[in-house]
Amino acid sequence: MLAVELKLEDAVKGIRPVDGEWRRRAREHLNNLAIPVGSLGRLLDIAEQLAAIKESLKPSVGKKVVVTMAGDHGVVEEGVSTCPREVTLQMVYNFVAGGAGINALAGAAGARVVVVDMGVAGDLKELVEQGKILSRKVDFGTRNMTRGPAMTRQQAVQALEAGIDIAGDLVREGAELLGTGDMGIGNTTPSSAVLAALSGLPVRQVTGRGTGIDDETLDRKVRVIERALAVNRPDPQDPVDVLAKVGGFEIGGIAGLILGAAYYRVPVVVDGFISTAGALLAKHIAPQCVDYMIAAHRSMEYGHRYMLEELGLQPLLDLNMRLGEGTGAALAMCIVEGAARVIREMLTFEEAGVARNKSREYAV
Ligand SMILES: Cc1cc2ncn([C@H]3O[C@H](COP(=O)(O)O)[C@@H](O)[C@H]3O)c2cc1C
Ligand SMILES: O=C(O)c1cccnc1
Repeated sequence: MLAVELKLEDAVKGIRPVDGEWRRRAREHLNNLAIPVGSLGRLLDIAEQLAAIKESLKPSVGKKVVVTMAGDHGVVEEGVSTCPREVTLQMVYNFVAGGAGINALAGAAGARVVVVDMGVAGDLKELVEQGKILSRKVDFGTRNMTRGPAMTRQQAVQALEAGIDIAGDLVREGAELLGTGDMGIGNTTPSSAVLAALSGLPVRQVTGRGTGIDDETLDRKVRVIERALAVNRPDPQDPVDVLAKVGGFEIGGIAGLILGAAYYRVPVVVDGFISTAGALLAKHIAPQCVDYMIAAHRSMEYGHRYMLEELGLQPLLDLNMRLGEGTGAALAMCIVEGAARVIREMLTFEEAGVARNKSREYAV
């Protein structure tokens, strides 16, 4: 196992909220751009956030990396997905071949894709040795959470610290904008379980069709999650307990990546349902890390809206997407790039020699 550089508790202690004074300075600058005030809408909010995170009026997000975390789930044996478990491993090969959705959309955003084996139930040594993926394998898939905890508490911490560690490595290599992604057949089941455990919302309300299950399978999925919660009784006050009992290795890795992004003061674009389950865990571990998050899109997976509400985040896109892999994050990076260019490149009224008008910000 690779040495972990930063312990979870030290990372949590080191996460600072984004500086309000920098927010104010950025907003003042944005309000002076030669446009009707506020007319670039939410791009200005993102620009303000980027400037405050980077403590600069010229924030750069040129170097973008989407981290796609892969892991398998013992609960798949309960029949909660349309797909067999093997598809997780097969999709990792597809990522490496460049033929997946994330490859296409990361290409469009100019982002690098880093694939991490967090706990795939298969041998990926060959790809690791060839340097095509990273390995932070915690185990060969989680246990079936209807029979006991999905993983031990120690494994949950290991998954979180792996994510923090990867964020650190990427930032040291120059990454300026991180994105989260997931691959793991069955992983909408633990994601709904994490949301239900942390929010107290009824399981039925937060459980959706994942890859496209039928009504009968959806009913079973709800019962499976209810059983997992009843058997394990995760403590909503203890997010690491929730991750251990009803989470997944890639979900822990994603939560860790987000905590790491906040620790290293880099913005992180959060993808869809599974990634946002990770984000919710990260928030419960270190509330300030929300300042560093940008919600990419609203997934079609029904419960996603509740996760975004719990985080207080408004997604950038709403395109009926429900793939995961980091696809929504990659696409949203194009918008974040636009926001960065607005604050970096545009001139103020004074600089451009444009007469100031009397417009004011308004909402309809
Ligand atoms: C070919 C294929 C590629 C995928 N890429 C992402 N997912 C997405 O679907 C899975 C979650 O849905 P469920 O909980 O219903 O299994 C995850 O792997 C997620 O990343 C895929 C699913 C499939 C089948
Ligand atoms: O929103 C997602 O990320 C998602 C939804 C369904 C299936 N896989 C991923």
